[in-house]
Amino acid sequence: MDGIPFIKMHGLGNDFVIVDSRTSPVEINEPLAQAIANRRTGVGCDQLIVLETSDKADVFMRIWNADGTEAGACGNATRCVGALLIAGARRNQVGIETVAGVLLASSAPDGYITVDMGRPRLGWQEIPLAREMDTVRLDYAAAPGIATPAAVSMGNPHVVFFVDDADRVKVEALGPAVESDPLFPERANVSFVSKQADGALRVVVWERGAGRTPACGSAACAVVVAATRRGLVERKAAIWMDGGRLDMEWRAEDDHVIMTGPVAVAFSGVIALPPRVQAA
Ligand SMILES: N[C@@H](CCC[C@H](N)C(=O)O)C(=O)O
Repeated sequence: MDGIPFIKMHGLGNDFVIVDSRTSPVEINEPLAQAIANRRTGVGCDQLIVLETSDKADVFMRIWNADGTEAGACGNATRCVGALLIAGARRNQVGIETVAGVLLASSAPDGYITVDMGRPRLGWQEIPLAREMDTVRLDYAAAPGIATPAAVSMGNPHVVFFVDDADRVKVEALGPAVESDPLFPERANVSFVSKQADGALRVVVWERGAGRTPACGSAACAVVVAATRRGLVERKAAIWMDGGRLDMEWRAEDDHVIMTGPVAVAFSGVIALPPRVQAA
């Protein structure tokens, strides 16, 4: 068949074009990833997900951001791919290998999917920095008072700011500024977090390589860890992003971060490739 068959899925509106390279081999490169992710001239997505064979798990999942860069982790896509594999394998649990390691996805009540996202890596030393430092001060004229974020890696780098009201942060200005701060040579995903009266956490996310997204699973992981360490929650949190709710736990027994939430299939199709970005 000419073109690339795909399925479009999302977790809370964080959307993915999923291509199964095991059955339809495809070589993705930066311009092709950008072309597929383009919301006007392509299918449109926050991340392009390519499934490959794995000798450690049911599948290997490669993650391409909308800007054509590769990422080490994607929590929502892991839940989507988990749902696909569980449906196909008629099992309750599957293993998904990523560049950051093997993650287990299992079915939860109401069609939700739970993923064990593994152990976070904490502190600024875990996020590649342009220079050595113990604590980080980021001073942005547009946002005085949010100078001391937390750093968490979930296999990808996250910077977490705690603020009075996440909905009042000028995310479109501040997000790209922090993402591309010279302090982070590999750039960073950026979350703004405030605690609500009911104890839940409101989180607004600016994703590295994708911009503002309605939800980000690995950011939710980083947030529950950072909020626990700052004494805002006790290892569990309902996290409300623009697209809805994720239930998070930073499990005491093994320090793994557990994420549960909904997934959905939007549509499927075949990408007809324009000559300029023909796959090899
Ligand atoms: N949407 C994802 C995160 C995707 C990768 C991220 N933008 C990065 O570059 O690290 C999620 O649900 O975790």
